[in-house]
Amino acid sequence: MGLSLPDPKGHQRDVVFLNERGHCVVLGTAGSGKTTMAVHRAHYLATAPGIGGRTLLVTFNKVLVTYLKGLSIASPKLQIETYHAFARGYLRYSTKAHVRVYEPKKYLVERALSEIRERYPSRSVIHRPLDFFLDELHWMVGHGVVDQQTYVESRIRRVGRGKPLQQSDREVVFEVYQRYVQLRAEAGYKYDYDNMASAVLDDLKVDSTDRLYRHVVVDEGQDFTPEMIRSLAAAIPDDGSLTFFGDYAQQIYGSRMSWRSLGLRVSNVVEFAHNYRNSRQVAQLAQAVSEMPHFRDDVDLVQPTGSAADGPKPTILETTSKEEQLVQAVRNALARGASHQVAILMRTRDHEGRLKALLGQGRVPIHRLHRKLARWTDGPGVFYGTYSAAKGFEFDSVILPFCDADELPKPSEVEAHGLDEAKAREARQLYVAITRARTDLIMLHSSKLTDLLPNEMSDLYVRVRS
Ligand SMILES: Nc1ncnc2c1ncn2[C@@H]1O[C@H](COP(=O)(O)OP(=O)(O)OP(=O)(O)O)[C@@H](O)[C@H]1O
Repeated sequence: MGLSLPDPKGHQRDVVFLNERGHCVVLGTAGSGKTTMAVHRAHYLATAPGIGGRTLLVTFNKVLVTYLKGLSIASPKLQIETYHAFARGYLRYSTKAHVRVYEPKKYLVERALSEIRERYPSRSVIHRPLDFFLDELHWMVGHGVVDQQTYVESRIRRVGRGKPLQQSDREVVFEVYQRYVQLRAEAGYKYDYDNMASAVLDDLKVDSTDRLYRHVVVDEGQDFTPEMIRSLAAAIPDDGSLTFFGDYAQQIYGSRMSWRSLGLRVSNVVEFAHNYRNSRQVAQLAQAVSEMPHFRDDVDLVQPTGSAADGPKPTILETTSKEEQLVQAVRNALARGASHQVAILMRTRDHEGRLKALLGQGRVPIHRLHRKLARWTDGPGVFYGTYSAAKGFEFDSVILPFCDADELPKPSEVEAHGLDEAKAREARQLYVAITRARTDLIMLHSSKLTDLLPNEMSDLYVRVRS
């Protein structure tokens, strides 16, 4: 095919050269080649004689777009972009107007919340943290559930979140939503990043002009809301195709959902079960993390069947303080970074500044993983950033500081969603981080180890003290 990527094998071939019409869902475990095959598939759909048509390869992660654009897959018929770039572009076309997106949503939700709090000071739900409301609004809008009756009567089932919200609580949440929408309109904005998808969908439903794309390929599909996928499905003509690649074990944005709620007309679901990336030891630890009781729910997880070659067991390194964790992480990273790709990944951005200072300006190339990264490099070096910024990537070595119980699950998630739900969400974050490692994985802590990792008796890692 002429792409500098591994050739498809087994089920991968079925997907890449699959029917060029209709909807297809591909679920794959971490490292099973979803991104690689998404690229192959998009390239095939854009260039194959007879069926080739304009194709959109869309993903959630901006850094991943930078990486994909750096692959030698250029074709005039292939467009690679984030969902929001697509949505903005389409809305500009459909409304013939400049599209302004309201970014600091949380400030207006906070304002709406404080006003509604004054109205219902005795209702306990209104005193839940801002993150809870942001998440609830993201779910509502992302599912297209924005009419009061459907939301309040809870007509759409929600995955996760142990105990459902009571109807009377939903009424209050809905008022916060309504007030937020009002405040946003008063500020002069029609869109935020959550409601753009529904706006695209609404416009496409009445748009009888020729579709720009004939084929859409979605990578990291588990992070797209149902409304985003529905709008992409509406963006292709009847004889076009939509191919969805996802892994629900890696769903890290917002609450969990299943591809079944996406409204696709899917005749076959393909599963990729072979892990081509992680060593057997890394894959075994990731698998154990995904089998812990808090991880389980009823979204579709693919059981991995095999993994890459053997490697060392993951290491858990205990240090004397959090500061020392960073020092050790940097020391290990710099030692390997001259000849390998090493990533230091953290749950939050809080420590990035400190890490940068410690990494210094030596001979080892240092790259911060973030949405404005201009160019992807395949060379050795140290990469650092959040778990979510590293989504879709892989490194020879991965170092995870702050695997302490008071850092993971993130305390603000526990406050917003309760311990059980926070553990379910945060375990997915950790799963993503662990599965970025090809062979070496070091996790650090200086107080009690996080409960999101299997206990010591599991024999899945070695413990070292500094
Ligand atoms: N058929 C194949 N033969 C050899 N290597 C492969 C094959 N398919 C994928 N790989 C390799 O496996 C690794 C993981 O692939 P890729 O990143 O596409 O997986 P993924 O399913 O998108 O992973 P994740 O969801 O964890 O980000 C890459 O190094 C890729 O080159």
